[in-house]
Amino acid sequence: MWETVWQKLRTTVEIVAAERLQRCSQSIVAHHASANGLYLCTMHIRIGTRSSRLALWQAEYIQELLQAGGLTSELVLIETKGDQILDRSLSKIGSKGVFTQELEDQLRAGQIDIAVHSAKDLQSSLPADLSLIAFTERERVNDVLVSRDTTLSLTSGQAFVVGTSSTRRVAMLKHYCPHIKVVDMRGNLQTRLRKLDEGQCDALLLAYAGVHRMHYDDLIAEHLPTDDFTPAVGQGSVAIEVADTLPLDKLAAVRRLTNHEPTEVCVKAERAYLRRLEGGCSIPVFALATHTTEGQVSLTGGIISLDGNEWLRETFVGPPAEAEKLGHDLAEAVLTRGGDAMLQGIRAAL
Ligand SMILES: NCc1[nH]cc(CCC(=O)O)c1CC(=O)O
Repeated sequence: MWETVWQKLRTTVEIVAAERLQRCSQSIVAHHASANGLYLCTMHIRIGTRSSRLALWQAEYIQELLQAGGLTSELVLIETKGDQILDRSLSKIGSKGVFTQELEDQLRAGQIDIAVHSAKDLQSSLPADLSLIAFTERERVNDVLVSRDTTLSLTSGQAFVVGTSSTRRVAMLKHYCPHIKVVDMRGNLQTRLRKLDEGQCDALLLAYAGVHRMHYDDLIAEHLPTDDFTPAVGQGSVAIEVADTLPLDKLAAVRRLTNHEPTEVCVKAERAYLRRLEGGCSIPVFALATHTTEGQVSLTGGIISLDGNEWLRETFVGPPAEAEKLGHDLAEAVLTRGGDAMLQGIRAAL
């Protein structure tokens, strides 16, 4: 529904925003001319974010993109349930909005203009009064093995202990690396690294994007191929969420300065897949869309059982304009080829 409304509004909004910008620059010039002191005519954006270091990196990245376009902004730090509860695995807390609910409450209350999230952490369907208006250019999407011993390799056949809390990564490790022992490891990146140093595991399995953004590249022992370790939906992109009460000129300006259209197309295809499966971030489903050299979008995704034994993976290719249909078609194929039964088994076990 939002999509059609957005399409209709888009042109109007951009014209309004352009006119407003023009008026601003004229008035700045006028004030300079009359030497009446500086007349400030910038749009100010209140950015809601969690306060983990990775979340702050993301929010500051958005801040830089806005600043480059002449907008001022401030960060509003918000704690979520996912930040507070660290002693239970995410699949037990329930994935629904565990890292997002408090931010969404403040969007609705008008306390913040935008909420910044890892696209990966977002539920597949949002409430009707909220929407995602931008996805930033994607970082490399693959997972990496992180350790103080960078000679470690998952393919060496050597047995060691890997910490991860993601059901997708656990299942994939069981499938591809049965010689590896997997232990549950929650907490933000810094907490996990501390646990690694305390000896709770020999290595961690993490998204390259987060590791790189936190400057831990030196600890990368191995880059995992996306053909095997297909990433989670949205991995590597930062998403901006707003409430439908946000003034349209702000919406248009933020989107224009932060959205990366090729990434948006890919993440929308992936999210359409996830939505049809009604999967949250605790279900071991995966999908990755890329642009082909022929200008098409290729979407590969599937589902893996918690023990890693059963596994479905399909690829659909189509035009960028039909990205969401691709996601939907992929989901239908996966569901009818046995995914439905697998999902039921997974939901019952979690
Ligand atoms: N679930 C936590 C989370 N959310 C986003 C990232 C990494 C950065 C990204 O993919 O945008 C991570 C950590 C991880 O999976 O290693």
